[in-house]
Amino acid sequence: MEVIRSAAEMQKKSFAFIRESKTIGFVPTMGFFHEGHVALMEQARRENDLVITSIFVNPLQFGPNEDYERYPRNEANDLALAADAGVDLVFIPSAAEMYPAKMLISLTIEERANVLCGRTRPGHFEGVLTVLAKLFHLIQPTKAYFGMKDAQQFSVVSALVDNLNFPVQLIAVPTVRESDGLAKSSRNVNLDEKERKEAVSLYKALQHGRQLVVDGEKNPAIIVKEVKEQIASQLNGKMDYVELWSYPALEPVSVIDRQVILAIAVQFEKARLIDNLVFDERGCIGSQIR
Ligand SMILES: Nc1ncnc2c1ncn2[C@@H]1O[C@H](COP(=O)(O)OP(=O)(O)OP(=O)(O)O)[C@@H](O)[C@H]1O
Ligand SMILES: CC(C)(CO)[C@@H](O)C(=O)[O-]
Ligand code: BAL
Repeated sequence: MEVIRSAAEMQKKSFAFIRESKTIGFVPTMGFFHEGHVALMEQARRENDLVITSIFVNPLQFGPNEDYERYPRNEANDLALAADAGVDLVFIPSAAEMYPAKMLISLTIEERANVLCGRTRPGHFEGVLTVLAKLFHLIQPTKAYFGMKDAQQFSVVSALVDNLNFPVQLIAVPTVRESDGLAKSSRNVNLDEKERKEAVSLYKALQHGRQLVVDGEKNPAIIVKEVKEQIASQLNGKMDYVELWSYPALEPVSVIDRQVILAIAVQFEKARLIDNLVFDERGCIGSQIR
């Protein structure tokens, strides 16, 4: 497995792969790998000639009071896990390599980023879009793999690819969970023992919300209220949001008559966790993501 740290070298390599008619599966990440990342890499391995993953904790997508400095990092372990998953090349640029001293260009998005994490993390999705536009240019992927744990990110990146005609196919991979249901996340290491026990209530509350729909409830306000009550009764972490929107457009719904996302964010002492379920008007888990 090769490691490249220079952007120019990465792009040269990608163009060489394209000239050889190789298909490239790309898994963009911020590192500190767990089974969620590995699931993306393994799917990319099955579906492409070459698999490239990037490790880059992108400063542009962190707000001034967020956890950029505290974000967990472990390059040696990441390289071992990537090699095991069959990755061919890992791109690990520095911030200086990715961004010139003065960035004159950035990307913005009108809709889809004004709700959920976009509302509580102003500038976050602009940072995600800008770094992905750069990474797509450097890596020239045939397919790019994203986890549904970050479902809003998938919706926003879909708009990027559609609106700006990036020649890449986006693949959504289901959320990988711990045995008790907690979504795997690099930030889980920043939970203390008590918080880790409480954190399972995010998924339990989402399941409760979905069950209400299965049982015939179609009023989003009632579902959100019940989910909020369940979360409040089970954890001390600060509830950031519980919201329900259409998916993938992320528009308001007055009655659940189409595919929706029920999503939760909770701020613990040192970690902000998110989770979601995407399901249709009968409560069936989403299969048609784009
Ligand atoms: N549990 C998971 N199941 C499937 N995909 C996941 C999971 N966790 C992360 N991913 C995906 O892996 C890719 C890289 O994510 P990232 O490196 O930010 O990891 P992360 O665990 O989401 O970290 P954090 O939530 O702490 O920011 C993203 O597409 C993300 O959606
Ligand atoms: C897609 C991404 C690698 C962009 O920095 C990041 O937002 C992530 O890890 O989900
Ligand atoms: N996977 C989400 C990236 C972030 O929280 O910045």
